[in-house]
Amino acid sequence: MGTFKIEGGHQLKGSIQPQGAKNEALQILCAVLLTPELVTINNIPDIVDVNKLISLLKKLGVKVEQLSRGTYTFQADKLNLEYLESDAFKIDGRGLRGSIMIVGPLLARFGKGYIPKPGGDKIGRRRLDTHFEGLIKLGAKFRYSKEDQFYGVEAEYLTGTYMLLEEASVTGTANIVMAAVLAKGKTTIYNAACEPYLQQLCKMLNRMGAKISGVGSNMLIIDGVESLGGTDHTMLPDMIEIGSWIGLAAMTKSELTITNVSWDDLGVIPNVFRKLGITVEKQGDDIHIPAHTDGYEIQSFIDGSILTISDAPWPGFTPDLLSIILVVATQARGSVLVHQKMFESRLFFVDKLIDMGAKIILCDPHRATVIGHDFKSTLKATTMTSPDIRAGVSLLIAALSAKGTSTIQNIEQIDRGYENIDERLRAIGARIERVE
Ligand SMILES: CC(=O)N[C@H]1[C@@H](OP(=O)(O)OP(=O)(O)OC[C@H]2O[C@@H](n3ccc(=O)[nH]c3=O)[C@H](O)[C@@H]2O)O[C@H](CO)[C@@H](O)[C@@H]1O
Ligand SMILES: C=C(OP(=O)(O)O)C(=O)O
Repeated sequence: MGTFKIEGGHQLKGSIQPQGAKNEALQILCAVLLTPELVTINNIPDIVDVNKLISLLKKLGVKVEQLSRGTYTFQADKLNLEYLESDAFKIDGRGLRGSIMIVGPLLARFGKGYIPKPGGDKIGRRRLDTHFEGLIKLGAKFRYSKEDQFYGVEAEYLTGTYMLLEEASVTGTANIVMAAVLAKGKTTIYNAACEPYLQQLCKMLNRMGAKISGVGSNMLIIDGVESLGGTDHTMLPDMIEIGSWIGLAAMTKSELTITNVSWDDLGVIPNVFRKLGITVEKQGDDIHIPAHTDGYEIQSFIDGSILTISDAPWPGFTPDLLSIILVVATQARGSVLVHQKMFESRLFFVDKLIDMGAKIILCDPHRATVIGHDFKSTLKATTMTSPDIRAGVSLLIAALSAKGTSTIQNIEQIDRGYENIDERLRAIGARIERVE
C-alpha cells in the first residue's frame, strides 16, 4: 500500500498543466472497439485506471502502439473474443468503473458484450440499470449471473428506437450511444447525459462516420450506419483536476496559474468556487488564482440564508468536486452546506478532517455543514487513509495546508486518476514524498 508523506504549511507558486481527462479517456478508449480501422488518440493521461483499460483492450486483441507521451494508436481489426469468457477478464473487468463501456461497442459490432460487475470508487450504490435497459430497448437479450455478478447482452442485430432514460447516467449514455451508432434505423435518447466528455465522444463518433445530432443537449438523435472508420482525437483537460488545483491554491494561500483549461467546457465550476469567495481569474485560456493572503469569504444566498452547494447532472455541478469544495470551505470565512445528492457514501471522510480540527457537522450521509476557520486556526497534521479518489485528493489538500507532517495511505486511489501527482506538486513547491 503506497503512502505520501506531506510537510504542510508552505505556500506554493507557479503554473500547473491539467492532464487529459480521466473520465473522457475511459469513454474514448472503449470507442476504438467500434471500428477495424486505426484510431489515434492524443492527451491520454498516464493514470492507473486508463492504463488498466488499455491493458484490457490489448488482451481483447486490440493492437496498441504508443507513439509518444500521451499519444497512442489503436486498431481493433482482429479481436480475441474468447478473452471475454476467461477468468482473467473477470479480474481485469472488475478493476475499474470505465470497463463497463466496452459492452455497448462489443454488442453493436460483434453481437455480444459481457462484463463482470465493474469496480471504481466505493462511494455508494452504483447501479447499471440505465445501461442495460437501454441496450435491451435496442433489442439485446440480457442475462445476469448473480453468483459471479457477471452481466451479458447478446443480439444478432440492434434496432433503433425511442427511449427515455430513467436517469441521465454518464457512462450509461455513452454505452447506449456506442451501441446505437451501429443499430438499424433511428434511435432517440431523451434524458441523455450531456457533459463535455460525452460531447467529445459524440463528436469523435461523428468523425468516424456516425450520425448523431443534438450533441450537448439531453436529446440525442442517432441515425444508425453500417460501419465506422478511423479518426484522430484529442482529450480535453481534466475538469476535476482543474477544480482540485483551484481548491489547492486557495487553501494554501498560493498564487497558481492553471494552464490551457478549455474555459468553455468548465460550465459552472469556476462560479461555484467564486461562491466560496475564491478569486478565479480568466487569463486567455488559463485560470489564475491570486494568493488569498486575506482568506476568502463564503457568499450567502440573495435572501441572506446559508449557501448550499450541491451536485446535479451536467450542466449542474459535478459530484466529483464536492469533496474538494468541502475541504476548501474548512478555512473560509462563513458557513456552507454541502449536499451530495448522487452518492450516499462520499462524505464519510469528513471524520478525518474533523480529527484535523475542521468544524464540520455531518448531518446525514448526504449533507455536511462546514463552519470555516478563516485561517484563525490551522488544521493539524495527521495520518489518514484515502477512501476514494476525490476524498484522497481533498485529504492531500488538507495535509498541504496543515502544520506539520501528515501521512496519507492507500494512495493507489489517488493514482487512479491523477498523473504523477507528487512530482507535479513538487514542481510548484509542495513538500510531498512517495514512500512505499
Ligand atoms: C468513469 C466515469 O465517468 N465516472 C463518472 C460517472 O460515473 P457513472 O456514469 O457511473 O455515474 P452515473 O452518471 O451513472 O450516476 C452517478 C450516480 O448518480 C445518480 N444519478 C445519476 C443521474 C441522475 O440524473 N440522477 C442521479 O441520482 C446515480 O443513481 C448514481 O448513483 O459519472 C458520475 C456522475 O457525474 C461521476 O461521479 C463519475 O466520476
Ligand atoms: C467516482 C469517480 O470515478 P469512477 O467512476 O471511476 O469510480 C471519479 O472520477 O471521481
